[in-house]
Amino acid sequence: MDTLKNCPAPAKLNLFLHVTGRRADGYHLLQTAFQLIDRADTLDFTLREDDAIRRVTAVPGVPEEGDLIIRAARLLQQEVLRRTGALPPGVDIAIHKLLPMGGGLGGGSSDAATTLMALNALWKAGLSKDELMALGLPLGADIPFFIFGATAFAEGVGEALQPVAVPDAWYVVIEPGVQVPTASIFTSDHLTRNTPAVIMADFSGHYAEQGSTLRQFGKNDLQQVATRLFPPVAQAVEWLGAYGDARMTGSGACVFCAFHSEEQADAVLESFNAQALSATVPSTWKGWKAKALQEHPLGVVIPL
Ligand SMILES: C[C@@](CO)(OP(=O)(O)O)[C@H](O)COP(=O)(O)OP(=O)(O)OC[C@H]1O[C@@H](n2ccc(N)nc2=O)[C@H](O)[C@@H]1O
Ligand SMILES: Nc1ncnc2c1ncn2[C@@H]1O[C@H](COP(=O)(O)OP(=O)(O)O)[C@@H](O)[C@H]1O
Repeated sequence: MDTLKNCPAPAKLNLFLHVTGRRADGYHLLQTAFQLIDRADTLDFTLREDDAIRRVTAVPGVPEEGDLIIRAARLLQQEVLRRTGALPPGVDIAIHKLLPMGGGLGGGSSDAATTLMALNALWKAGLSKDELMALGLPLGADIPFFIFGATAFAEGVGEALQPVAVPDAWYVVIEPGVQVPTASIFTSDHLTRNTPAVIMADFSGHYAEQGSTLRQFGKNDLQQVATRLFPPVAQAVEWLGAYGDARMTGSGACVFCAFHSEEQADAVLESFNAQALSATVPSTWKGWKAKALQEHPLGVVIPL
C-alpha cells in the first residue's frame, strides 16, 4: 500500500466549554464536550521515492511550511527515525478544505490528526492510539480528541478525554463569514476564567434527564468575548436562536443548534436560504446541516 485516498478529517462541535482556570504557562484549563460531525475536509496521501514531505494543493492563507498537516507529518517521520533508525519515505499530501478556518470546528487540528493516523498506517509505524495522541498534542490541543475518535468529555487543555454518551442529533451550523483567531479570545481581559468545575455525570445526567439534545448543558465561556469582538458571531447566535438553543463552538466563529430530526434541520435551512435570497441574512454567511458521528470515520477504516 503506497496511497491512501479520500481520508476524512471531520469537524467537531464543543457542546459546552467552561474555562475553569489558567496554567502557569498561560494556557487555559477547560472542561468541554467534543462531538464529531459528518462534515469534513478530505486528504490524499501518496508515498514518494525520496524523503520529502510536500503539500501538493494550495490552501489560501496557510503557507505550506506552517500547515499543521506538514508539521504533523514531519513530526511522525522524525519519531519513526528515532524509534527505528530509518527515515520513512516522503509523502505528497493533497488536501480538499471544506471546513472554514478560525471557525471553532477544529479543521486544522482534524487535518493534522488524520495525517498522523494515515501515515502511521502507510509507514506501518505501529504507534498506539495513546502514543499518536501524545505526539499530536504540542501541535494543537484538539488533536488528541480527533485521534481518540469518539464523543468525549475533556479536561486539562482538552487532552484528558473520557468517552461519553450523548443522544443522537442533527445540527444546523452557521458560518458567519469571519475568522476568529483563538488567541484573541483567550487573551481578552473580558474572559472569565473561574467557572466552577463540574463532573462528567453532571453533563451526561443533563441529557438523560431531558431525554433530548435540544437544550445544551452549561455554556460556552468563550462566546461572550467572541460576540463582543466579532459582531457577526452575535448576529448569528441571534438568528439561529430563533429556532432553538443556539451556541458558538470552540473559540468561534461558527454557531450551532441541535435538532431531533433531519427534517427539522432542513426546515431551518430552508428559512436560511430564503432569507439569504432576500438578503435578510448577509451574503457572507453560510448555513449547512450535519449529523452527529459516534466515531471517527477514518478510525473505522484503519483501526488503531
Ligand atoms: C478553543 C478550542 C476548543 O476546542 O478549539 P478551537 O475553537 O480553536 O477549534 C481549543 O481549546 C483551542 O486549542 P488549539 O487549537 O490548540 O488552540 P491554538 O490555536 O493552538 O491556540 C492559540 C492560542 O490560544 C491560547 N490557548 C489555547 C488553548 C487553551 N486551552 N488555552 C489557551 O490559552 C494560547 O495562547 C494559544 O497560543
Ligand atoms: N490544515 C490547516 N487547515 C486549517 N488551518 C490551518 C491548517 N494548518 C494551519 N492552520 C492555521 O490554523 C488556524 C486555525 O484554523 P482551524 O483549526 O481551522 O480553526 P479553529 O481552531 O478555529 O477550529 C488557521 O487560521 C490557520 O492559520
